[in-house]
Amino acid sequence: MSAAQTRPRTPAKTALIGAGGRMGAMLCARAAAVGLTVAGADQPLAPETLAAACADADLALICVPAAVFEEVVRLVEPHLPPTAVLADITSVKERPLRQMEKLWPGPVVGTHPLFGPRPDPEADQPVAVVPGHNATEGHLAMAEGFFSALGCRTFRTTAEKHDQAMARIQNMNFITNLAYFALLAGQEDLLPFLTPSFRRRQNAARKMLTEDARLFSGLFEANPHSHEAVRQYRQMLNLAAAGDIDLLCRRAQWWWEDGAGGGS
Ligand SMILES: O=C(O)C(=O)C[C@]1(C(=O)O)C=C[C@@H](O)C=C1
Repeated sequence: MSAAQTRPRTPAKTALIGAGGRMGAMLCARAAAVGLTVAGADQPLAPETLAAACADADLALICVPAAVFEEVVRLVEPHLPPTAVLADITSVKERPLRQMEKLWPGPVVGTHPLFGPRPDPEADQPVAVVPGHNATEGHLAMAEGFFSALGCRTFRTTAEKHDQAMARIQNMNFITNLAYFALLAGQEDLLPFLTPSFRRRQNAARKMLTEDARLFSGLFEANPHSHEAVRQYRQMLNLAAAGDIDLLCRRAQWWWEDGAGGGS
């Protein structure tokens, strides 16, 4: 936390929309477990349901997929008290922030918990926090307070920096696995040759390319920086094709140097 940042402030009441979804249910349960007042709402988002959830809320957290995000904000917004902070947890930040700012004249804050619905309770649980329009220090501190109360670590960034980072961390992680396993798919002649290191990579990629493939494809499409990240990766492949493997190895070592990439 920088000197200019206010201490996290716990919201008096949080309306959590999408409480039946995997992330929404996890956040609701954890918030209730630490004594926060949370009113969850899920489909069908009838006016009465939303009115009850949003009454007196000082924070509304939208936890719904990007595909229905704008439609849900339209339904929620008329029920919010005028001073409520409207926030989201979407894995991209530029587009949802624009959508919230278009529909809600009050304070807007974007967040992205950088973990899934079943995080290791012992692990660091970082949450990116992005100031949107009309968000004062106090409003940001409230969104941060929600996540701090759950034991998460918050840090601030901008929507553009966030999406540029996620294009490389999340989307390229997916795309490089996808391209590699798509390339080798159906080549039965390879099966007798599989090695332990190949199997380690195959195991590491399994969840991402099977049960989570639609999630990651959606994140790739929703991020305006995905294609640029693919072009940068292609430059690395060009170096490999030209035989500059030592150069690539030296660069890659950064991740395992002391005090650098934080890898183990
Ligand atoms: O927990 C998982 O398995 C996840 O895939 C979570 C994961 C990721 O690791 O990329 C996926 C989407 C969210 O934006 C944040 C984290």
